[in-house]
Amino acid sequence: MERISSRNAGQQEFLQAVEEVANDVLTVEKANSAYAAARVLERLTEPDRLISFRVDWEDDSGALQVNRGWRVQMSNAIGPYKGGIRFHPTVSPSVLKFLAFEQVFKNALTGLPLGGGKGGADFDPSGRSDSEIMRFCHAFMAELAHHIGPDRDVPAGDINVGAREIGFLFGAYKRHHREFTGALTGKGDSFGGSAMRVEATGYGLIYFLQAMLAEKSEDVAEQRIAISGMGNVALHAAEKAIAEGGTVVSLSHSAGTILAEDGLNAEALEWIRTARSEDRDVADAPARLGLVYKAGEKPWGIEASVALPCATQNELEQSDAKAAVDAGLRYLAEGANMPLTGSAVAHIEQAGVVYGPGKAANAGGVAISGLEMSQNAHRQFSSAEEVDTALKSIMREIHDRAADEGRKSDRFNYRRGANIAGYRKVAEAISSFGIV
Ligand SMILES: NC(=O)C1=CN([C@@H]2O[C@H](COP(=O)(O)OP(=O)(O)OC[C@H]3O[C@@H](n4cnc5c(N)ncnc54)[C@H](O)[C@@H]3O)[C@@H](O)[C@H]2O)C=CC1
Ligand SMILES: O=C(O)CCC(=O)C(=O)O
Repeated sequence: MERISSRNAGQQEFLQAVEEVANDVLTVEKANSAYAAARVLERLTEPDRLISFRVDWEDDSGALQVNRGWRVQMSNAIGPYKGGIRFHPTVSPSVLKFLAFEQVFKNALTGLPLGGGKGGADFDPSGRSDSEIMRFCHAFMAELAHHIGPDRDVPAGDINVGAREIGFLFGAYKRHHREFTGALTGKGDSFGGSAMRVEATGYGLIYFLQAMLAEKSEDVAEQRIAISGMGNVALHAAEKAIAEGGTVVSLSHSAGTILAEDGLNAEALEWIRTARSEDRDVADAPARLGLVYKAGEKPWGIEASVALPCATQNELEQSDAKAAVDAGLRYLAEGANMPLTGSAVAHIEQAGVVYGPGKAANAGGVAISGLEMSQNAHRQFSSAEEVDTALKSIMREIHDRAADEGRKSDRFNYRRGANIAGYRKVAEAISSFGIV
């Protein structure tokens, strides 16, 4: 870690992600002479390549704007680089390297042939018109298109990159390469997208939660569930949890939390979804729907047995973990990537909360992206029912892989199990290649 820290000085998010994995897998690496000789973990902390580029675009007033774009191609040991694109002012090499590093293990856990990568730009889309978003996406892809392709690197969406942005990005990719290939996932269903990709991360999170609960003979319908975030993952997790009879008591955004003491119903969820899609303020969430908006607050103090952080990295700190445990928390599954700080993870684990780490619990999205790649390669389309059945079975398999490996420790835990199961698959491949 000392060597890795000095080589990546100041990259706090990346070092946090590496340390969390290293604590669990180093003993496995040391115990296997082939993995140790191949120095697998150390090599996985050095991206195959980090591509950085300038994005010039014109805003609606005709002024030139300049942003930075990146793609981190972390490892293609078991398949093409795969992972989303994020547009947010906080995007940096550290954030993208942590996300790409996590993605390597997550993608291996799905059982599909997917390597790991992540990309994005420090572009802030809030308040930008559709035309500005289109011009930015086209300018971003003018550079990225040189580096991606269906067998090379297949990006998808992430924070602030949804169906609209993927459409713009795919249009630019297709024009650049003069061919129609599935070099992006999360596409619209009229141009090669998979059914259920939009829902997959949130629904998959609830399927993973169901598997965690089943281990203790419990059910979603008995749970009060606090969710953070109000985007793709959070809204679909809420929708599926409600459909399974759970009581969803919150959603949030960076400015505050919507509380629903008696549980969100379908009408309240629809109100929130519509307000978000129309860019309306959710602070005036109507009391007639049982909603109360708390400016500046996070959802973790409300009485809940399950927490599903679905917003962003390090959103749940040690003080939040303490508040959640004091309010009755017994299960936590991560919809977002690394939403807990290291000390928050330590607190909930010490308190005996069953903890489902993101690289297992939120892998449903990338898994269905993997199925979208297969559908594109075969020029086929699977129905929503077929994809949902596949998603359920993949989430069950991910759960079982993490649980089986986690049971080998003195104290059962999914975090260790997920890290080791993902690592083993990638290590096996890397140690077969020789020094390349
Ligand atoms: N979209 C996908 O398929 C997948 C997404 N993820 C992760 O899930 C998380 C959410 O992603 P999406 O829902 O796709 O993005 P999104 O852009 O649809 O939604 C992000 C949500 O997080 C909220 N948010 C952002 N920063 C926040 C902060 N500092 N505090 C509180 N709320 C904040 C935003 O208000 C928004 O509601 C991210 O960590 C992403 O990496 C993980 C796996 C797949
Ligand atoms: O579907 C994909 O490739 C993106 C998934 C992703 O970015 C993630 O799992 O965090």
